[in-house]
Amino acid sequence: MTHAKGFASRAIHHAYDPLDHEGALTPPLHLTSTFAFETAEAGGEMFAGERQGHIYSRISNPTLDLLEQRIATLEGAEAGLALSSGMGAITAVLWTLLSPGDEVIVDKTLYGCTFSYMRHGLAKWGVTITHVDLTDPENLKTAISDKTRVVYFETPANPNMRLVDIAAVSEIAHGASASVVVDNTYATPYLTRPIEMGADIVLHSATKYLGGHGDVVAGLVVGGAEQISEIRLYGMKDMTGAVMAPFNAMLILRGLKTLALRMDRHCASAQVVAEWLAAHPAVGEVHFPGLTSFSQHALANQQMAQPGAMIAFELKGGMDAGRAMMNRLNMIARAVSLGDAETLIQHPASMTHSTYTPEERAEHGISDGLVRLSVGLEEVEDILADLAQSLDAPQ
Ligand SMILES: C/C=C(/N=C/c1c(COP(=O)(O)O)cnc(C)c1O)C(=O)O
Repeated sequence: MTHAKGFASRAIHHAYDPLDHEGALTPPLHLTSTFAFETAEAGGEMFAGERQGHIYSRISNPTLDLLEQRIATLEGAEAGLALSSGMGAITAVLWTLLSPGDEVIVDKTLYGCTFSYMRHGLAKWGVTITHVDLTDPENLKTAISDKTRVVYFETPANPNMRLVDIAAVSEIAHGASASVVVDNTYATPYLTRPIEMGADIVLHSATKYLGGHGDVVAGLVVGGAEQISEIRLYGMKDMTGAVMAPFNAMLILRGLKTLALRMDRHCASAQVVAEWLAAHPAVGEVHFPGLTSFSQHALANQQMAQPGAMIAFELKGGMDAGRAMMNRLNMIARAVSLGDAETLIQHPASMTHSTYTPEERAEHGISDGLVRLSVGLEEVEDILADLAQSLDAPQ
């Protein structure tokens, strides 16, 4: 549909014409695990890669195919791949790109299970994990070597909101023939498109904003067509088996239709909440890209269309005060994950980032008192009212 040019229009229409499917406006759900071959020879040609077509749903599926084309266009990439979870996406990519003896340079601060996979998974198989503070690209210049195959980071990073200059890091990485892999879960392609800034591979926990309704665990990868095919046939099909179910693809396709609408609402509310928290006497530092007090505010303005809807903050009373505040909330849910319609709050040190030792958390800028807030789609007045009563209650 050539008229679908804008981000929201492509999220709704790209790569699907109802008239090709008996007028069905909503794309069909292909709940099939396997596909019949016209002839035995045709089946053999498909296995040999000499003929296009679906063989088995652990390799490809028409419902997933549409989702992969949609996320690729939204990220400005050639191709996409749907997987069963964000960790499925991360592991399929890195098992494909890395071999024993290689080095991956990762930023300081990664989602807890990503950190654990790197340090206790890949490292066991002879890959060197080198943490570098990528907030200063000069550090990468010093650290990168001819053994560096991949430079990996999240921007903003979960949970402390660190940003990485995608263009600057990509230029340095490519100068050393390393690939740049960006986890774009926090920003989404609506706010940041890392491929357009030089990254090679972008991946998502689609569980979060892309699904947007807290009802599916899923992962997505985008990049060059050849590289995505290799990740599909090696990293996903064989090394992980981390396949997305067609029903989940349908849920993510539905989520994408309102991604633009939801991110506008999430971001508008988060700006109000962040400014409110920053002005509250019980609250210490607030980490939010949209605050002028945020150390990387200039980079946020340069790299993000809007500041996103994740906020990390400290209470002046430390972890105990943070836990007490969380326990007094009524509407805001004490729950991990993020990007849902519901506002969610959690304590990284004891929850999503408990995979780090206390020393590792200190080294990676995850304080014991840090609280993470995913600002949802409720009226912002209700979000503020819940926070106010939890913070203003007698300590
Ligand atoms: C409970 C899960 C949380 N996060 C997950 C996550 C994943 C992994 O994504 P799956 O959970 O495997 O879809 C990958 N990349 C990022 C930046 C993430 O935040 C959480 O933080 O609350």
